[in-house]
Amino acid sequence: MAGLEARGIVGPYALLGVDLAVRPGEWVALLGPNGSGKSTLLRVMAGLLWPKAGEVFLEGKPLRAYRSYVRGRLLAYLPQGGPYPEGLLVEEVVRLGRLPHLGLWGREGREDGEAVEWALEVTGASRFRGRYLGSLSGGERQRVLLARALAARPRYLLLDEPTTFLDLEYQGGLLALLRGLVAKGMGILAVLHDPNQAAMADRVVVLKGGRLLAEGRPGAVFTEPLLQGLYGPGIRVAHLMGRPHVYLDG
Ligand SMILES: Nc1ncnc2c1ncn2[C@@H]1O[C@H](COP(=O)(O)OP(=O)(O)OP(=O)(O)O)[C@@H](O)[C@H]1O
Repeated sequence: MAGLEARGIVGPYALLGVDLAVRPGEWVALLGPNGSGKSTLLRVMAGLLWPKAGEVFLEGKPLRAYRSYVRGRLLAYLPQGGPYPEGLLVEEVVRLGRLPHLGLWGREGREDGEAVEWALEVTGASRFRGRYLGSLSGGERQRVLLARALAARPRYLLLDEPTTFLDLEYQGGLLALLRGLVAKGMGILAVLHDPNQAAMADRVVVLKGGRLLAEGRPGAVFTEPLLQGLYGPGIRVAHLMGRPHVYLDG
C-alpha cells in the first residue's frame, strides 16, 4: 500500500508502541512536549534507528529490506541539528542530496543539475550557492539543508522542526512550500512545536510519553482540554476562519 507507515514501534528510548502513517499527497504534523519521542520516531521512520519491536513499511515493504540508495530516492530527512558539512560550498551541500540517484561512477546528469537548481530556487537558497555552509546564519543554513533534502526529489519528506531558526517571512514561505509539494503528491511528516503552524497540516498526531495521545484534523484535535493537558492551564484556543488559533493567556 502506498505510504510510509510505522506499526507498533517500541523503542529505542522513549517510544512505547506507536502507529503512524503518512500517505502520498498528505501533510502530517507531529507534536508533543519535549522528550515525548518525536525526533526518535522520525529517525526510526527514516531508517536511521531500529526499533526494539514493530516495523516501518515504505510502499508496503519493510524499510530494512531496501537498499540504502533506493530508500534515499524515496525518502529524505531533515534533522533537527548537526553535524553540518560546514566546509562545503552551499551548491556542493545541495548536490549531496542527489547521491542516491547517481550511478556507480557518481556521474551527474541533466536531471541532477535541474533538481539541484529547483531545490535552491524553491528554498530561496540560490543566492548563497557560492558561500561556505559554515559562513551562513542559522536560518540561511536551515534553508540550504532543506534544499539538500528536496534535491533528492523524494516521495516522502521527514522534517524535524524545519521552521526553527527561520524568521516569520521564511516560516510562512516554508509552510506554503510544504503545501505546494503536498499538492504535487509528496507525503510530508513534520515535527512542529507551534500548534498554529501544525494547524496548516492535513492531519496532526500528538505524542505524549512515547505514546500516541491524539490524532485527526487540527480543528478536532486542538481543543483547550487537550492542549492544556499537554502544555499547562494558560493555553487558549480561538477559532478564526475555520482554523484553530492557539495562544498563551498571560
Ligand atoms: N541517544 C539517546 N540515548 C538515550 N536517550 C535518548 C537518546 N535519544 C533520545 N533519548 C531520550 O528519548 C526521549 C525522547 O527523545 P526525543 O528526542 O525523541 O524527544 P522529542 O519529542 O523529539 O523532544 P524535543 O521536543 O525536546 O525535541 C528523551 O527522554 C531523550 O532523552
